[in-house]
Amino acid sequence: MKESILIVEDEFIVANDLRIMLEKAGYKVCGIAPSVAKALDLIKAKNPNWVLLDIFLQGAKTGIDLAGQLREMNIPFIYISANTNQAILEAAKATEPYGFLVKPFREKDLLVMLDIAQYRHEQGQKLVKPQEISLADQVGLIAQKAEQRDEKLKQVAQVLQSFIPFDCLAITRKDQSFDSFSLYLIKNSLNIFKAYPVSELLEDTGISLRDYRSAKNNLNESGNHFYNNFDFRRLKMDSLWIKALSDHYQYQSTLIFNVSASDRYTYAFQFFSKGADSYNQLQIDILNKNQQVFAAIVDEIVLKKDEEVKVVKDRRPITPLVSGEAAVSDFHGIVGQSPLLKAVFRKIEIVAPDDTSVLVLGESGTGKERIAATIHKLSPRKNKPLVTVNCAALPLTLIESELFGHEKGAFTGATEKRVGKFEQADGGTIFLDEIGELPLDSQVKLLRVLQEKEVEKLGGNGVKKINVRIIAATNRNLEKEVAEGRFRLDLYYRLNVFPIELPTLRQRKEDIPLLANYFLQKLVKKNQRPVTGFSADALETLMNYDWPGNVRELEHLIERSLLMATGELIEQIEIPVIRGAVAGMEDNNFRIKTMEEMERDHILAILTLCKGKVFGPGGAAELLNIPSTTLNSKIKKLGIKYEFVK
Ligand SMILES: Nc1ncnc2c1ncn2[C@@H]1O[C@H](COP(=O)(O)OP(=O)(O)OP(=O)(O)O)[C@@H](O)[C@H]1O
Repeated sequence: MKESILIVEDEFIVANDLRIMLEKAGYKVCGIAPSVAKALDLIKAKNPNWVLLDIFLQGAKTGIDLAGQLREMNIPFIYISANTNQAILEAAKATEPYGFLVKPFREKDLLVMLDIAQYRHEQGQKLVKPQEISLADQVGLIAQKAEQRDEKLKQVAQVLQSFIPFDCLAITRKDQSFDSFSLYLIKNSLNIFKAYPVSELLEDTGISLRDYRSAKNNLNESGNHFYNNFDFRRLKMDSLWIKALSDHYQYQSTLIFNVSASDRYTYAFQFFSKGADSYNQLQIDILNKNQQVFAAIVDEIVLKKDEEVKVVKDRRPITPLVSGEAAVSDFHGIVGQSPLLKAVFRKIEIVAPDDTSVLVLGESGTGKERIAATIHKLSPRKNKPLVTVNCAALPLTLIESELFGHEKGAFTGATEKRVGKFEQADGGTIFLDEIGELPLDSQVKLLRVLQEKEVEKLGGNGVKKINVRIIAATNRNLEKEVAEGRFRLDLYYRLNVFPIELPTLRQRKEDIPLLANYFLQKLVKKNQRPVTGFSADALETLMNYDWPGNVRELEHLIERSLLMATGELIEQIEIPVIRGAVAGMEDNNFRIKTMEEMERDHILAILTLCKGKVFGPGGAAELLNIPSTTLNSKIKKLGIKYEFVK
């Protein structure tokens, strides 16, 4: 007999179908509860091994409320819900479920999801949970940094993004005077937040001070509220300011959350999103549970004046290199000492010795491939191959033959037998880079390989057992991909057993001097150049830049700066400015473009700038900070032809 399962579901027909499917597969269903209260009674009486949990139930409490209690009782659970709205997914994800099944589902989906959940649960029991850096810790670390207030608030916005979706965050002190604090953190097309005082936005949107003040009175309503769809459109009719701002930046929903600070004022945190339906009551509940973190943002960052921030300006050049000096210290090839990166090192140490699947998440150029290599190096599989597959660069028609291999004559053009990547990696590790780019059809096949641990060659008759550890990486928001139907939820849960989230370089600017020196040492050795370090001005330039391309961009910039250096120190850093090419949020002739159009236009602009050069120094791939193979596949996918590049 398999384990016992409690079904928490208020629709009787769905619950009954579930019961039949589970019992047929050998599970014991120990009860059906339509509400949280009834579920708690049944848990006490029957002590289930698993709970299948719907989100919206009878009564005021939701499945997400019950999830918190299940975690405390250490009972694993899987959501079953009709909703894959991203906001709900994010609220549900915060409760760390073992899976998420979307209604309507097939019997097979349910059983696969239960298998995946069991695998995740077993792996989770084996691994000591790494100490996550909590939201409160992250805010605390940012508050302590010797940086300007606006810079810290930009970093706070970055951190809050994994907590609640938004494209703009306004922090406003609720009083009547215009001089009170109000700052807008607006995300641009490169996913980087910029801080704007209201005065600047008034100019951009053509709104008068008077209209802005009257709109602020709207904000003065008490309580926390969210406005989606029609409610948001009505809010816009009531407030010229909200209308002007939202029309300018295409915001379509908002959530207002109030916090009392130590100066006795209330501060409104107003989130805006380009999605029409981004906010819900669950998020307000979660925000309420984190009142103290938001109060700390105000007390420890907003209310600290910049004069109080001690910025030590040392005019001497930094750590000049002495020939033969030991290399910058690192963690198995990963350079950096910021608390956020140290948390990543801890996770690597925990997971490397095991066979657990790892999902490395982070923007392009943050070092995901390097992390994968380090995990392999520290694992018992280190003497076996590490095979890297860039899923974005695989030609659509050849994906399966590349991954699983083919027999001679399996299809037209298959003149030789091919050993697939999985077979090549047998005994070792396979690194599936840019997994978010894998087409849905191939996702199904990949899931089967992960479940069955065997591959079937195209044109072959028979399967081969394989023993491969999976590390996958993506710079996409996979939950969003799932919510929008581009990524399979079951595969997401199978891969997301042990996620490692890499911080962006702008979140850990304290690592910039170390990294800059590390790259300089490497290049000086290679090129035999007599350059010994950076001038203080050059270092300041590096520290003040936002690094949309992260560590890869820094590496390339140091390489270019070294080429241009004439003396002993790198005195000048030329930060790239691509005029007109960065998808024009500031552009007055702004029109709504799809993401694909934006991507196409941006790539075209860069290709034009590089005179059509894709590979190598000064090529488009370098400027865009993505591997040239990825750029090439995007060029093909977006139908960019050479003639378009003028
Ligand atoms: N912490 C680090 N220490 C030293 N080098 C690093 C570090 N992080 C990244 N790098 C270097 O920066 C470059 C980009 O890193 P990597 O290719 O691992 O990024 P990525 O996140 O996989 O990028 P993409 O998503 O575009 O594939 C590489 O040359 C890598 O060696």
